[in-house]
Amino acid sequence: MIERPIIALDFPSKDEIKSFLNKFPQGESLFVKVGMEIFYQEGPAIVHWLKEAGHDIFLDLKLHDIPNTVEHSMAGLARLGVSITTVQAAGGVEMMQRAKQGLKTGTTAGEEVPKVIAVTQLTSTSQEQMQEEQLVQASLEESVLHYAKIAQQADLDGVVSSAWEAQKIHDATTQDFMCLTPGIRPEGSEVGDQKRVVTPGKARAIGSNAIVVGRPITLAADPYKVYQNIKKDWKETTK
Ligand SMILES: O=C(O)c1cc(=O)[nH]c(=O)n1[C@@H]1O[C@H](COP(=O)(O)O)[C@@H](O)[C@H]1O
Repeated sequence: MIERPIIALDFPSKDEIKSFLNKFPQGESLFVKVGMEIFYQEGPAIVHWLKEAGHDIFLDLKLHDIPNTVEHSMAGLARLGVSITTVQAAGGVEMMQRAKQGLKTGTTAGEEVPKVIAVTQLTSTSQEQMQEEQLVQASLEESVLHYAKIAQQADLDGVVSSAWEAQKIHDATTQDFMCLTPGIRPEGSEVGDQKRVVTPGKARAIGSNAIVVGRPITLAADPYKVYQNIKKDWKETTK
């Protein structure tokens, strides 16, 4: 269980991240998500900078390529000392196995190998869209559960899904298989482009092991207050 909500740092520049983090108490260690938006601008330096400031990093680059490319890319990412990385489950079992191998190869001796989890169906995807655009005939839930099973078969540490699927994922895999869930919205907040949203407390109750929250915190007038409320709802709900 990751007790701190993971904050998605979806900003276009380091300066904007800096002013956002200045709204938190000095010395507060956060679990932050570095995604494509900031990584493609600032590169590995942003990871080093956040780590030096005492934060834990979920590096979410959703790798999806041929197994050889993914393995060697993951070896490079492991050298950054992040806690969690992602691949797309649609890349297949061999690609996922090689992602894990790359992380093991790239991790410095004595350091912990970063976890790697697979994105199943994005929380912005509806069943209708999946069936029409991906030409997948299964239900959205069947697709997510299938991806979870093949991710476990590939020896990954877990999956990214909507919290709605968390309990069923644990039933289809094992209780210790991580279910990290974005698409989190506190009661009454803007849904935006997300489709399958859940409140922090409900996510915990359904079996989520970690939540990722972006805009409800990053766009708030008082991000720290919203963060604390989300953390409270998430931590105080029991399964
Ligand atoms: O892999 C992810 O983190 C991810 C997977 C997914 O299915 N849905 C999803 O929203 N995300 C990420 O989670 C974050 C959600 O941001 P907000 O919608 O602003 O809370 C974004 O950084 C997305 O890239």
